[in-house]
Amino acid sequence: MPAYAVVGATSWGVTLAALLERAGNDVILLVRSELEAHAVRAAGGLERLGTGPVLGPRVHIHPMPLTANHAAGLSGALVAVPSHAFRAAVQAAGLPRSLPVVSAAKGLDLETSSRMTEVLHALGYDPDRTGALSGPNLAHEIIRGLPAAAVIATPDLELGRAWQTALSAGAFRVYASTDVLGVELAGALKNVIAIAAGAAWGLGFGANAVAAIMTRGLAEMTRLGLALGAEVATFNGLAGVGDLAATCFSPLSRNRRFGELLAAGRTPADAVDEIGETVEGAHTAPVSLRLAAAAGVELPITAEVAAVIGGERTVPEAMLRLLGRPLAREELPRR
Ligand SMILES: NC(=O)C1=CN([C@@H]2O[C@H](COP(=O)(O)OP(=O)(O)OC[C@H]3O[C@@H](n4cnc5c(N)ncnc54)[C@H](OP(=O)(O)O)[C@@H]3O)[C@@H](O)[C@H]2O)C=CC1
Ligand SMILES: O=C(CO)COP(=O)(O)O
Repeated sequence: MPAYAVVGATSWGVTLAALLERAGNDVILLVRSELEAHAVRAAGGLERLGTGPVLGPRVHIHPMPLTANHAAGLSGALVAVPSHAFRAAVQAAGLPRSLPVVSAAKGLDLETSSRMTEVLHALGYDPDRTGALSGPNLAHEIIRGLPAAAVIATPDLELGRAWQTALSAGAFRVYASTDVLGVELAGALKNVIAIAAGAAWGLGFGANAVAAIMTRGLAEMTRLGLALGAEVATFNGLAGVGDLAATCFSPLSRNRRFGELLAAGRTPADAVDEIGETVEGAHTAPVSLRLAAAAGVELPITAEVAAVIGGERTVPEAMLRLLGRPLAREELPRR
């Protein structure tokens, strides 16, 4: 039987471990401590997912690092911790450098502006064997068996096909791509646009306003992606428009909720505390602005989200600035 490792007993990590098991694999779920291992074993998953036990007997829960014994039989590993904890988690996990490793995180490194696969490369993992998983994938829906599709990007399509088989089970359907940069970037950038959409919902705006933010948000995500070498098709796919739609419309999205709380007048710190889980877009907004400045690309919505998070203006002020921008021709990036 194939065996895979999952790094991180997060909502997404536990969900991915359950999917791998449902698809017929053995799984090693690597957690931070013996205490955490005990809690995840006792709950059969995570209590905050609210499902009851979801992990079966083929998911083996162990504290990091991976033992040589376990490492020997692995076909690959998925890393499912938030981007701010990604580097430390990979270092602690002790995954063999030759192992195919896929990032399931949707964020950028705050210090270096790197994508998570670039963090993996910097840690010595083989660029030909690293990849990214993304798409409209709210863990709370997937863990309940609701249908969903994802995209896994690897430089080598053969490797991508192996990952597709490993993860696709029941109502979870995985597509393959070779645009690692685009899939990763789209997954990170859409969180910032979802914060803006949440702010619009929070101000009592309607679906028209949210659809406008999504469409212009997709245009700026694509503009940056193309400037950095991504493929336009990726932004029209599951990792782009697909995930943008799920995140901007679903009340389950933490990024959307963060935007709603900002619109209600909470400080960013209070909003994160109230949500109590990962809000990747709050870190990604300033990092994507840095990437955009270096690439000579304008990101008006992202800039306003970053300004609100930075305490430079309120949500209503930011919305007024967006509405007051010079009238322009509708430019949709293509190449
Ligand atoms: N949840 C979802 O629906 C989906 C999430 N993702 C992505 O997956 C990544 C993880 O998100 P998600 O699963 O929601 O995370 P959770 O919100 O479930 O977990 C976040 C918590 O993980 C903690 N953490 C840090 N390092 C580790 C670690 N090594 N193991 C376990 N927990 C750790 C952090 O705690 P501390 O305060 O200690 O740092 C943080 O509070 C993010 O990049 C997210 O964008 C992708 C698709 C779907
Ligand atoms: O990435 C996600 C859905 O695809 C999860 O979104 P949130 O992090 O906003 O909850």
